[in-house]
Amino acid sequence: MSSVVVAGSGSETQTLVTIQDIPGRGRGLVATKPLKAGQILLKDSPILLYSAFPLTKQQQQPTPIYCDKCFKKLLLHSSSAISSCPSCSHHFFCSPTCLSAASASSHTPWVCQSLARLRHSPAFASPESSSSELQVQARFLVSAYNLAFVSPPDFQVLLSLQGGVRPQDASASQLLHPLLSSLCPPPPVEGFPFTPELTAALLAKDGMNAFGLMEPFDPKRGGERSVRAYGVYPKAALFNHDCLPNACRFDYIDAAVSGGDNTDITVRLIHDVPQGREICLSYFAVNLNYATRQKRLLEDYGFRCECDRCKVEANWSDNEGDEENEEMEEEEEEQQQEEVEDEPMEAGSQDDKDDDDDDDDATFPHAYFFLRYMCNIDNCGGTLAPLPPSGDTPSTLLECNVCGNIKSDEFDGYGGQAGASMEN
Ligand SMILES: C[S@@+](CC[C@H](N)C(=O)[O-])C[C@H]1O[C@@H](n2cnc3c(N)ncnc32)[C@H](O)[C@@H]1O
Repeated sequence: MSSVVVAGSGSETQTLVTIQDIPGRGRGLVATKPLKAGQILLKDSPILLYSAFPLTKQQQQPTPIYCDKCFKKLLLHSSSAISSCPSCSHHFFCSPTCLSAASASSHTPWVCQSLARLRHSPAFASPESSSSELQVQARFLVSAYNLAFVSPPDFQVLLSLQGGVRPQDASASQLLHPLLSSLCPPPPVEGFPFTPELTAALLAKDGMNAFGLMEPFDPKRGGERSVRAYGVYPKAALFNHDCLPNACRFDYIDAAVSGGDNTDITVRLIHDVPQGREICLSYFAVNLNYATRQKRLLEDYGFRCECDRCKVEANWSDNEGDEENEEMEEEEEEQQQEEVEDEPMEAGSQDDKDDDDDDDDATFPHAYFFLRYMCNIDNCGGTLAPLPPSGDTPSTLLECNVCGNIKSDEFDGYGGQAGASMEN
């Protein structure tokens, strides 16, 4: 067992979670003490960050421009601080500081040259001849092999993350390894031979551990959000998945973050958690149905989810994963809303789900979670977590990790003292 140093309060650095081997799941993060709703568990910086946009232009509409270091959106001509890469016309930086940091890390001359060669490669010449996913994977590989020579310890960390080669990694490597080999072989680094096996292994680590930094939620787009950049966060990558998570992650990519980096992510607790409980995130929006969740977890992460919610939903008669089923789920949730509102606060909460054998809970134990912690803004699909407590006083405000909406906690059970009733 080892400790993970997490966000401190004031000058004190606390260790709130430890790494433990969890049977059937590899490593996981477990609470070292009772933890409070809204508590910040972890702040993490990426060891690697790369653009989620294909290398070649895919559509007619203009592609937005981002700082190639911190991925803030740039309005060219609006700031004299914006600098372009001295060697190419494709990469921009929000400030000379970002340009200079990138030149020594993520945008080395080798990266700049490699991306240019890949962009002009016949393999990526037309949208028909290559998928945008493959182009984004090529970007990742350039970033990863660059990491091997700018920071071998970080490259080692990347390789240490969980994730065996999946069929899709092997086939992507078959296409991308020869391309990199012929156009832009990485500078040799002792201990990391440039082989198709290493390329496939890197693709697997990325696929199973990277977080997407999303474009801001735009209600006009029906909730559709594209990924702006992908990042590998070495501590946050240790969180296992649960379809009813007890923590969720926030990022503030376009924010002017004081004393931190805008590409850092923060993981906050959704509700109180007792000592010894594993802390889990959901790897996707919590409102996906059973069949869709199982499919994604198997194909993308290589496991069958056996969380408490899945155990219940596996027995539902119709879980084919189609839209009709989603509508049925929504109707069922609405039907149960009134019952749940009359139930005690702990109904369906993670802390009590193991020992709760009440009939309603057995058929729909997570209705409470959806009512309290699912954002109700149209098409958002985000998860709500309380703002950090102030000392021992829990916050009565919940923040959505997708649309950023802040709302008061209507389910506090004590007329405004949110969280007071959440613990055992
Ligand atoms: C981002 S990593 C999480 C940390 C990982 N367990 C480790 O040891 O580094 C994702 C991988 O963890 C495992 N995993 C995560 N959640 C799981 C779960 N609920 N059940 C089984 N395996 C899980 C899967 O192998 C998945 O591909």
